[in-house]
Amino acid sequence: MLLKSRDLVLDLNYPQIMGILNVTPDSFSDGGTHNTLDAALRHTEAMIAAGATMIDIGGESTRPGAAEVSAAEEMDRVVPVVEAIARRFEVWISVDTSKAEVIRGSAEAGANLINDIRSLQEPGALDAAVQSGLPVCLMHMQGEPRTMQQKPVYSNVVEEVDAYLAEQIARCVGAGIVRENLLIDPGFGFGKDLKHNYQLLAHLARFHHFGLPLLVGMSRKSMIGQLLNVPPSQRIVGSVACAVIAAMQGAQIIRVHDVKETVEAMRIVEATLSAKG
Ligand SMILES: Nc1nc2[nH]c(SCC(=O)O)nc2c(=O)[nH]1
Repeated sequence: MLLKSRDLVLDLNYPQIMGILNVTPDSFSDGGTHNTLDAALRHTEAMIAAGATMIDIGGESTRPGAAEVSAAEEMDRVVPVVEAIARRFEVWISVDTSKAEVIRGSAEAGANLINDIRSLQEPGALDAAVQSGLPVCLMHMQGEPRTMQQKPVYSNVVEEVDAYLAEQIARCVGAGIVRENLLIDPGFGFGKDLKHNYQLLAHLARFHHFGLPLLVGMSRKSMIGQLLNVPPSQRIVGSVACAVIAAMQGAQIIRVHDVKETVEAMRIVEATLSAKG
């Protein structure tokens, strides 16, 4: 399976690592240390050197309780970074946004992928995505970041996430997005409790029936913290374990903070999967 965007091609027969670049002042894991352009470029360079083939730029923290960000503010944080990375590096630039203006501005600035945790539900977002012609990652979330973790309830989380993704795929194809340009993501931690997250991880291979690239993001999340009782900076081993479990089930893109460690683990996964014949 290959994914194309502009002049870049991603070989999804091997797990690809998407490095997280938070450009928010309150980002939970790196404490907003990358909120200057130079720092963002240095971090990007380091993640590429460590083996990341995609960089996910996020200008709005989605931590429960995080402050709302205006479109103008998110544009100011994200678009200059997209431009600077597009000019300097040959890497897939993913933008983690829900806002139509940021989708448009990022596409104009050279982004390769739209990564929207709200699956293009915000006003104008679907239209902006269609017009950009860029690949789009659709992700399941129950509720909104502000309230999603208060009381997540499902009769069957795997079935309900699957049905939601089917709905969103149909909605995007109906609006004119080429189906081959869609990626799907079960949305770990977005309106899920510990049990829900591990049910999704245990049954992850089930989502391959869509025939679309599967992107997962578990890096340093509370599904690890609640088991190990450690702060985000001490969740690398747990994050790598989650990445290995996902990649062994065929997840094609793994969104992580700790690129070097995860890339090394993917080498072990690749050796094992290719030995399956
Ligand atoms: N596609 C996708 N995008 C994301 N953006 C975030 S932000 C929260 C955090 O990194 O803890 N998580 C995800 C994820 O799981 N999937």
